[in-house]
Amino acid sequence: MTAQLELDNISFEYAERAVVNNLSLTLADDEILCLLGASGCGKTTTLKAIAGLIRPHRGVIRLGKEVLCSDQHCVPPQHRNMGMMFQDYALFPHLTVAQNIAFGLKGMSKANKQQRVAEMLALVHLDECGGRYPHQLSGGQQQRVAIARALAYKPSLLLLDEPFSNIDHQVRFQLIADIRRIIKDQRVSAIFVTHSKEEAFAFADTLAVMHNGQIAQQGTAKQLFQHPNSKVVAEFLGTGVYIDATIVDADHVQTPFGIVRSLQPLPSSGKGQVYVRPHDMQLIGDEHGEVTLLSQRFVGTEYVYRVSVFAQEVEIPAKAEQEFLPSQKLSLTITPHSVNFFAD
Ligand SMILES: Nc1ncnc2c1ncn2[C@@H]1O[C@H](COP(=O)(O)OP(=O)(O)OP(=O)(O)O)[C@@H](O)[C@H]1O
Repeated sequence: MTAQLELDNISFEYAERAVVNNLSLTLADDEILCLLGASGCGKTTTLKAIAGLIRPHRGVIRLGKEVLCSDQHCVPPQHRNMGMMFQDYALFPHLTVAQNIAFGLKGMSKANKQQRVAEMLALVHLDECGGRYPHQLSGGQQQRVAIARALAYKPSLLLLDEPFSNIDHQVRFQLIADIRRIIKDQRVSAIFVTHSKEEAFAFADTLAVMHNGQIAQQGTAKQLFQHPNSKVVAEFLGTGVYIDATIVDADHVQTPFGIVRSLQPLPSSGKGQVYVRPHDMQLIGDEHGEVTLLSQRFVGTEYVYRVSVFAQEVEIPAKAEQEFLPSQKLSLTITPHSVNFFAD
């Protein structure tokens, strides 16, 4: 069983510019958590603080009962028992795959080392590749060697910084599934950094959306998608449009497109906006409609219409048999969904 990680109000500044700002985060045993956020929001800096590569200027980091970092002391990276994997995999080019995996195995007999390397090669399905050099492997195979090396010495925690960004899109999601299985089989906790919500949904158990050096919200993908606590989180998890709305009762809001039923309870009253995602909207022809068709694409099974709704642009899928004309006026029907309501 691996230990729980806790970041308690950590802050870090580069040249007095706050990059991580009173950030708190918890990671449960065997959990894969994704730090997700736009470029420059402080994800890598947070990962470096966990790894011990930088020291936070304030705050405490704990791994299980051990304090890794506080005002008083800071455990150096080599004593944190964490495995790391970065975007370029950082394999040693002059070492074979087996030697790369064995690299971090200190204080073991030769026979035990060989056994552990063989176990790791089998785990990542590269049994036949131990004698090859990194340049003789595909990008995906190199990535699996990197994960084998990071896991070989049984770390308490695995830190992965954009590990899939160099992988071809066509094989990326198969690899994500493979590596998730390997990490789960080994019962290791992991923190994974990405700016891709698709990767986060596929790889992580929980997501922590970062914004301006803080965690905006932490939870499962479904919790964050259905109950975003802010517009930042709602927008980060998917496109949509804001439509003025007034709460009618706990299950309904009034919008310019009619009354919309919410599948989750709403606040008791209020005026504000609902954030409606494309799959909850349907287009209908309506010469008095408030929606203007801007362009359309046929993508095989359906059309994707780019429309303007109250000066916001959004792409809405529609069945192939439902065809609209360029510049046609349209209206929307909004299907019952877990309405995201933001009060004024
Ligand atoms: N060594 C450094 N010196 C000064 N500023 C830095 C340094 N490293 C990072 N920064 C700045 O700190 C901020 C956060 O950087 P960080 O790498 O943590 O972001 P990120 O969320 O991981 O971004 P990305 O997704 O682009 O990798 C950025 O504005 C970046 O320019």
